[in-house]
Amino acid sequence: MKLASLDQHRGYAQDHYSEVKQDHETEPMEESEASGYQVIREPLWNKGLSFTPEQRVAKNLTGLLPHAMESLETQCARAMKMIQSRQTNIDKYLYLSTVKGQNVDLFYRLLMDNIRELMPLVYTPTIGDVCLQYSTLYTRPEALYISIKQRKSIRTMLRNWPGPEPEICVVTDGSRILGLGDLGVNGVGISIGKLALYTAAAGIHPAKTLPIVLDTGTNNESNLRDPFYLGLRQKRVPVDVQQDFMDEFMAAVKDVYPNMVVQFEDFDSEKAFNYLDRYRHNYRAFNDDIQGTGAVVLAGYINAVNLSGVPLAEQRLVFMGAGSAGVGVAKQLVEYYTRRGLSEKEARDKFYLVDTKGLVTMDRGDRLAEHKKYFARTDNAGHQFRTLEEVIEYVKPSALVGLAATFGIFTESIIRGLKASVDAGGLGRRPILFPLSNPLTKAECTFEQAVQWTDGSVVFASGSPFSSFTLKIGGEAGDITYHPNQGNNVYVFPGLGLGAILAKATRITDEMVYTSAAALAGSLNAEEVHMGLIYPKIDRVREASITVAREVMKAARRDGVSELPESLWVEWEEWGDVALTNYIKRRVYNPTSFEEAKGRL
Ligand SMILES: NC(=O)C1=CN([C@@H]2O[C@H](COP(=O)(O)OP(=O)(O)OC[C@H]3O[C@@H](n4cnc5c(N)ncnc54)[C@H](O)[C@@H]3O)[C@@H](O)[C@H]2O)C=CC1
Ligand SMILES: CC(=O)C(=O)O
Ligand SMILES: [Mg+2]
Repeated sequence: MKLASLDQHRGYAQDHYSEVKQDHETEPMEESEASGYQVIREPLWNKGLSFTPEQRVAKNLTGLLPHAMESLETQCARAMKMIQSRQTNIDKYLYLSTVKGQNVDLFYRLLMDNIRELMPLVYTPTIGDVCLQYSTLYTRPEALYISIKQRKSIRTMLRNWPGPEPEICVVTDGSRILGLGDLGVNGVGISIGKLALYTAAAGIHPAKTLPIVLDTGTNNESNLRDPFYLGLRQKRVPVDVQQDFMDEFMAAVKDVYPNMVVQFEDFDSEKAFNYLDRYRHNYRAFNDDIQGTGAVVLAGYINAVNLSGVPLAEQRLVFMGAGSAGVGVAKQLVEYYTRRGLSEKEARDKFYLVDTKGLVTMDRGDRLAEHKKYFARTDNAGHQFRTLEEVIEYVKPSALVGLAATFGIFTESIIRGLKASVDAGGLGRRPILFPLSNPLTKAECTFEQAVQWTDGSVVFASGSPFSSFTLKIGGEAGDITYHPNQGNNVYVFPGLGLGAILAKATRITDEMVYTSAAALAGSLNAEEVHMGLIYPKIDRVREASITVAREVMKAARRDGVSELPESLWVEWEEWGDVALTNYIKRRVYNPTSFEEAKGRL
């Protein structure tokens, strides 16, 4: 088909969406009724080569599968071999996506058992490349795609989602995907990736997760020119129009899936703050970039301060980037300081936020976005600090946080300036350096640079994963290997969501978010402490998520938003954390083939 006619065809499809009404009287088929290829072709039912001989007979699968019966472990080993044979990360992603589309248990066993190697494929950094090319890579739908042209049919579309009632959705409008800007409907990859981690890192059942993209157009010219672009081919609608659409969407969610937790993801900063304020009091909703990131960075900061040798009271923090993540993180840290006895003003004064125009001050002369005003400095005596170098020189910070989505912005002179200001405070002090922007192409500096330019003294966390770095010293001193941390909200949102779901929380309160940070900070094991880490190793993310979920549940109870029966809380208060942890563990998804569970394979 020529591209022009392909375009015409697209337009035709879009215009026929308005006011679609469908009836949902036909019940979907139950797994127990399915037979033959129906079973194999449904990824949630397919057990691949793990079907036992008895199951193969009972489900009319004989002859439809090779003779071999294999454990999930063997099937994972085969899949890993295939992944490792692929040359590019996108190809590896596509292979994994095929596995997910055929055998959900296999996909999640694979991801859970190889999280260090595979998380960077289903999540940042590779998911960034996938989103950039989503419309070209597209082979099958994996989400709900709700365009503003379909606003009258939102309830119908939500009901069209197959399977049981979802417990959690991740919704984006694609307007700020990672640090890659407005990707329009292509940003759906981030909703899909985050939900894969809800399952792998917290055990929420994959059938109960719902990725959503709200398509309100895009201002990304290359998307609009791309003949394969899958979204609405129009500029983004004005903010007030999207606001109405969002109100309709949230109301529809409440009608159709009243118990579902809603995670707002990667909305541009103005919408991110607005929607959080607007919906958090009446919906089970939170914003991952503001609150999830706030909590994860607070957790890392608590542990980093201990390693840094600079007392909490003496810390001064410079943030490069004053968007949803920068302001969200700074506010979470302010809460930490106030809980530690500082007044709100004393706490706020520790933070210096920098954006494209320099240090954010009240008298800078530009119209400050609403979310920046809280941190706008007034102590600059009329002087404006336009560059990060000037700010470092002025503030002499102990910590530098990057949430500016700009690669390499932490230059050698910036990092050496940070180190010098920390060194001036006394021997053995260590600078805290968090280049948190995603994906790797947006990281403010690399781990190797951070180590080299601080002579190894840095306490480091980055948004996307870096490898360990070995400094070749030679001679008797030997080589030194440094281990980075990944400061990514993946350590928080799965446990926060799981805790909210299991507590049946009617809202996600500040106390629940704060508690998730405290729980994560306290979840390091002895080996991680010994290695000087500030987050658990990524291989232990699921264990950490269970701890976070447990503490979030308790926080929901403290705040009076848990709808769980009182008798359960009484029982847990009597039996303690072990009983609550066991309750959580019994409820999480953990794919094992039937025969493995029975110990026959
Ligand atoms: N590690 C993690 O878990 C998370 C990382 N992020 C990352 O943080 C970054 C920012 O996200 P948001 O705050 O939501 O974006 P945003 O677009 O709301 O904010 C970006 C901020 O950076 C500033 N900025 C941009 N270029 C700059 C430059 N050259 N110099 C100084 N300031 C500059 C902008 O003025 C703005 O204040 C993204 O790369 C995102 O991937 C976001 C959430 C979680
Ligand atoms: C990790 C994440 O949420 C972001 O980069 O936007
Ligand atoms: Mg995000």
